[in-house]
Amino acid sequence: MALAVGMRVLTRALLRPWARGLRVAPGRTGPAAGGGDGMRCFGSPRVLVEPDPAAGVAVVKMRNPPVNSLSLEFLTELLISLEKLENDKTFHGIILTSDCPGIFSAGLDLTEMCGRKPEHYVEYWKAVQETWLRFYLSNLVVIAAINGVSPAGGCLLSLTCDYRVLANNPKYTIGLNETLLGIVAPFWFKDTMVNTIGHRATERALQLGLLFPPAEALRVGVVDQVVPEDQVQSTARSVMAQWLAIPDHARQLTKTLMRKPTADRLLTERDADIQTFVRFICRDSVQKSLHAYLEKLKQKKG
Ligand SMILES: CC/C=C\C/C=C\CCC/C=C/CC(=O)SCCNC(=O)CCNC(=O)[C@H](O)C(C)(C)COP(=O)(O)OP(=O)(O)OC[C@H]1O[C@@H](n2cnc3c(N)ncnc32)[C@H](O)[C@@H]1OP(=O)(O)O
Repeated sequence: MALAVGMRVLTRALLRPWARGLRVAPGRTGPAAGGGDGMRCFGSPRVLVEPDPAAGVAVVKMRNPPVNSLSLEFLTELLISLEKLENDKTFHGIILTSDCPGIFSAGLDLTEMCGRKPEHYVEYWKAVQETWLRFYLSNLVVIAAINGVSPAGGCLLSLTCDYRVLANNPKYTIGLNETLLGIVAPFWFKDTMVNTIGHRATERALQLGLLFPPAEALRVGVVDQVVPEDQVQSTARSVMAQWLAIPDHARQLTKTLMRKPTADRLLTERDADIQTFVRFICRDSVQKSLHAYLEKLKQKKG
């Protein structure tokens, strides 16, 4: 039932004008294309997929410049790429990384949550929920190669992965900083963080909107490994090999066992969660905070 709802959201998204023609955008043969067996890079305008069929792995590169903000279009393209890889028996694992220098993802796209109509907020929030559910419950091994800053929704996306490797650069902070924007991380953001670093550490991190630099992120457990910047991709590959050495069915069932109760909570409260989001985001005070935050970002330059 829940899956059917998810499929409807995805199908509706695919029917949108901007989503047409996204299914395959054939490109150059990937550098990681498994010894020239002819499998090409594919993807969409904002998501580049570099397949390595010999290894059973695809590198999914987010490229929604300037900051990989998670807009509706971008989320839809990510979902399409994920679905395509999941439906292709060649692939057992994905490395999720960024093609935007210094930025993994700036999180949810603030312009999707500012000055829009309630119907838009409904559509956007459904896509955010769907992305979280799909990545969190993916049967594939998903490893985040975090090569840039990763606030809020960017951090959440990495928390859906099975393992996080972060580049050791003090600028590459990671965390759920929603309170700094005057907004609140929904319960499933919070649950995902609690499952990763525990209740007390989450309570502190979320209330204070902490963005952890690499050493702190490792200490608290937001990431699993911190490595020199030029070793992020190779480390993600070695870790992937380790995870893929485990019998797939046993690993997948264990993942489901661990994650299903958290996902079920959102699945059973999905509509209520949308209503909560829309009510919250439509408040004058919240809109003012978001506008002010966006303005601050823009003024930073000038
Ligand atoms: C009871 C309540 C229950 C429920 C509540 C329900 C829901 C509410 C919760 C919703 C959850 C939200 C989670 C989020 O993800 S919110 C987004 C949080 N993101 C951030 O705080 C990051 C903001 N960005 C930055 O800090 C910097 O941009 C960054 C460090 C990423 C990069 O810095 P850099 O100097 O390289 O670039 P900038 O010049 O700052 O930015 C370039 C342009 O990009 C625009 N920008 C940046 N971030 C975003 C974004 N998240 N969305 C949209 N646009 C973004 C920025 O404004 C610049 O634009 P221009 O000036 O070039 O037009």
